Amino acid sequence: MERDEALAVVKPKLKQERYDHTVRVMETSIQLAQTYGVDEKKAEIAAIFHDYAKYRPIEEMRRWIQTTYLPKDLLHYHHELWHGPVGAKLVEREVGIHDREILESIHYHTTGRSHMTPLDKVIFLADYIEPGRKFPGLSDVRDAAWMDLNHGCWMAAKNTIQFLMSKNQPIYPETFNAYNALTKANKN
Ligand SMILES: Nc1ncnc2c1ncn2[C@@H]1O[C@H](COP(=O)(O)OP(=O)(O)O)[C@@H](O)[C@H]1O
Repeated sequence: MERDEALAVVKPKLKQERYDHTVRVMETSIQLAQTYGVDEKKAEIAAIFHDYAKYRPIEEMRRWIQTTYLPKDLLHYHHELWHGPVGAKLVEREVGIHDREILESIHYHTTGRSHMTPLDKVIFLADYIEPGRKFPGLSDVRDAAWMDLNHGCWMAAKNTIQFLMSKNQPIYPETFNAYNALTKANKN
């Protein structure tokens, strides 16, 4: 699917600010893909569709999780975490994208997972560092992102865990799995 066609599919599904974020994630993903030898076209498409389900009604997302093979443990965590997995399902069914690598990177873009693929890492990190983001500690993650893909993802996972813990929030375990796997991959 061409970029303009993909953006035209996604645009009516998102609010303007979320669409603008999507375009920035796309640009950042392509740059990361170029830097680390990841398929640029897959990065472009995955980034364009990563927030496809962001504005689906909560009850609809709950039904998709209940009635398909999506992980049921998601239901015990905040519904903010549902749009990735549900988005992967909907992008397959409604848009007709069947590439497993693209769908998995959409699925795991918020939480990460153990054994992330290079494409997973590009989308996860681009979503975290795109130029419109403002998180504590972000400038260090941005610096790392362009030096070492694993280290950048490790810092993003670590920051997310620390942020959620500082707010006494529950943490979906895939982010710990990502953190642990990336710790082993860290050369430092
Ligand atoms: N493992 C996790 N457990 C619980 N919440 C998480 C986890 N990972 C990320 N989050 C939170 O989920 C929310 C949604 O993240 P994200 O998809 O990046 O949304 P947005 O693009 O709106 O920031 C964020 O508030 C983030 O802190």
